[in-house]
Amino acid sequence: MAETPKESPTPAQDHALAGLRDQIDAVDRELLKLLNQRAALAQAVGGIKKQQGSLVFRPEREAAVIAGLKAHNPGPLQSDTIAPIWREIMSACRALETPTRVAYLGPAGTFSEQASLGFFGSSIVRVPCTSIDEVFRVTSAGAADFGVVPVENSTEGGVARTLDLLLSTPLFIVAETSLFVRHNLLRVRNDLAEIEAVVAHPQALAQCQGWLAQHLPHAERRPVSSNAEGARLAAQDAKLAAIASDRASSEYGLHIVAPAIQDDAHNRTRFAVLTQPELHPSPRASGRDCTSLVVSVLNRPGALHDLVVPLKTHGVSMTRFESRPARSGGQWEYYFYIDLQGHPDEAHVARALKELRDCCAFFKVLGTYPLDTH
Ligand SMILES: O=C(O)C(=O)C[C@]1(C(=O)O)C=C[C@@H](O)C=C1
Repeated sequence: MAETPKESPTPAQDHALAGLRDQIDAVDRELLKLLNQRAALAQAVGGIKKQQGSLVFRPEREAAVIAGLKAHNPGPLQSDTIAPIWREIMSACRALETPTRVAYLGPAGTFSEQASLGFFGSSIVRVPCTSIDEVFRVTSAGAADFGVVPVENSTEGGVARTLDLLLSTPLFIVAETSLFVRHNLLRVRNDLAEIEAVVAHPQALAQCQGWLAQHLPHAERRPVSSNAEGARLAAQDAKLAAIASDRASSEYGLHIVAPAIQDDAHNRTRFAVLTQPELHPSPRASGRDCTSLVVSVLNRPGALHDLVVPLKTHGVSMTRFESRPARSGGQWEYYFYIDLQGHPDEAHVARALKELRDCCAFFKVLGTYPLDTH
């Protein structure tokens, strides 16, 4: 219900309001002029890049622009709002230089779509795919310039399919972005009665298992290719409930029967931005970078210990360490996915990487890229 005003506005207040709005209009016109000036400069940069045959998208430059503005933000705008505003501005500027085609796990309304738009801004060509495999295929084939795939979730850990494909395809990571993931129970009806099955991506089912066990213990859990696909199915069948985003509820016209049902209130998913190495060289050092590797070691005593020695020797922090079975015929061998802080252009990181490579049976750099600026 709308709040009734306590007192009717006085003529003096109305006058003040009109004056302030006039000033906002004037500032907006000035902003528009400045934004167009910025866009013309980006176009000029684009012209030079074309002559040089170099790339338009520079994640390390975009990260530096946002970090610089956050550091100099005089307020009252909150620093958290700087990144989304400037990502949109840079998205519009980038689109003047060249269209950016971005592949992600669709259909409309997925968290992957939200992550893609949050990172690249909305001035992109969207390439929704039906599976993580398809995102890799489309990006490898050059039908998209970039692919955005989920890598890990703060509740459920690594996304196995992404990790396996990172190992076996030549695509590499040029950026990362993360998203707060709020899952809702969505349905045509606005209650919990007579739900036969909950349809969602296996990761979402796992991230909400505590809530589901408590509130829908007898409903079947039915995995589907994406949460948005689950929402699409639930829109056609009242016996189904989906687990999906706020965006999916409006996209498919479903009620939010229960909001925020994820077991961890701070549930986040980290996404990798992938591209073809021949087309896009590794981003240069930004000062706040991550280097992702996958390695394997021979099955001998102390092999795992040897892996961390070069990092300790050269003062390089390891921010992630995760194993996946190597599928080597039941031999209990593993690939280790490692994230390091720093960029190979930094001498201490280069030395650590060289020594690390020397003690591995298999060693692959998955990418080196600026840390998330959100
Ligand atoms: O500085 C550049 O290289 C630009 O093309 C400009 C710009 C920007 O709008 O600031 C746009 C695209 C790049 O990804 C980085 C920055």
